[in-house]
Amino acid sequence: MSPESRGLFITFEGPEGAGKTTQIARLVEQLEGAGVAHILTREPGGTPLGTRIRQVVLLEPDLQVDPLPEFLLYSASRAQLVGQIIRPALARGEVVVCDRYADSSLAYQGAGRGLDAGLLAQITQAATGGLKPDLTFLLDLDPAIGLARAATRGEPDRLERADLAFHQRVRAGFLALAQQEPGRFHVLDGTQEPDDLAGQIWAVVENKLRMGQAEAHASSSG
Ligand SMILES: Nc1ncnc2c1ncn2[C@@H]1O[C@H](COP(=O)(O)OP(=O)(O)OP(=O)(O)O)[C@@H](O)[C@H]1O
Ligand SMILES: Cc1cn([C@H]2C[C@H](O)[C@@H](COP(=O)(O)O)O2)c(=O)[nH]c1=O
Repeated sequence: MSPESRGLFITFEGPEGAGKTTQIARLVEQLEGAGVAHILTREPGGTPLGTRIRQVVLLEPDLQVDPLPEFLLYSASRAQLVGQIIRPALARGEVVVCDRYADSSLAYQGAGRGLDAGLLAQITQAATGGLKPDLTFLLDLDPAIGLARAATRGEPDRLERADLAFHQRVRAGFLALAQQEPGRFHVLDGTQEPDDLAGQIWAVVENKLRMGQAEAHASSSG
């Protein structure tokens, strides 16, 4: 459980087309079935401001957006989302499921675009007030496979148009982050069958929820 609240903060990360949306929908079904209060949100987006930023940063592919302003736009969306949606939900004791969060900036704008890691860390700290996920599922796969999957959805967005070498750096960036924080990250092979992935993800989440209940029980009876 989140140390500063009673809720649980779960993020999904990975390269394009890794299967995040598919697995998030499956997790939400499980949470609903188990009667667990939860919200689903995403980055960039999740608030009226974030939705507008998403439009600018992703859906206007011919607009020039340099690496630093790109990162600042994602960070602005994140700051609004954390303050308006995520922290209040965690304070209510809910599970927050978020499709991408700050690790995406470290992978895409850091490893992918080459922005300085110290600068990213400083601005991310300001945007999030230091709020980190309790659990992060990294759906890992060869970006060529993910981009081919994503291509079946129609016109590529601005990031999907970047070259394969960029997406390979992004993937390597995610894997390096996972190595740095093995307690938070669960790295799953995104080429597995959707049912198998959903089973593995629910096993981790269910266990975390049980541990949280046990902790709450211990502190209320102690
Ligand atoms: N495990 C899987 N095996 C094969 N295909 C999959 C799997 N999971 C999802 N897909 C398919 O791949 C495509 C992308 O999946 P999805 O939208 O869930 O990925 P995503 O990580 O949310 O993508 P993006 O980050 O690009 O939005 C969809 O057509 C989906 O049906
Ligand atoms: C949060 C965040 C996202 N991105 C990129 C990654 C993807 O290309 C898009 C989001 O699209 P999705 O279909 O919702 O996955 O934005 C990024 O570059 N930096 C970030 O911080």
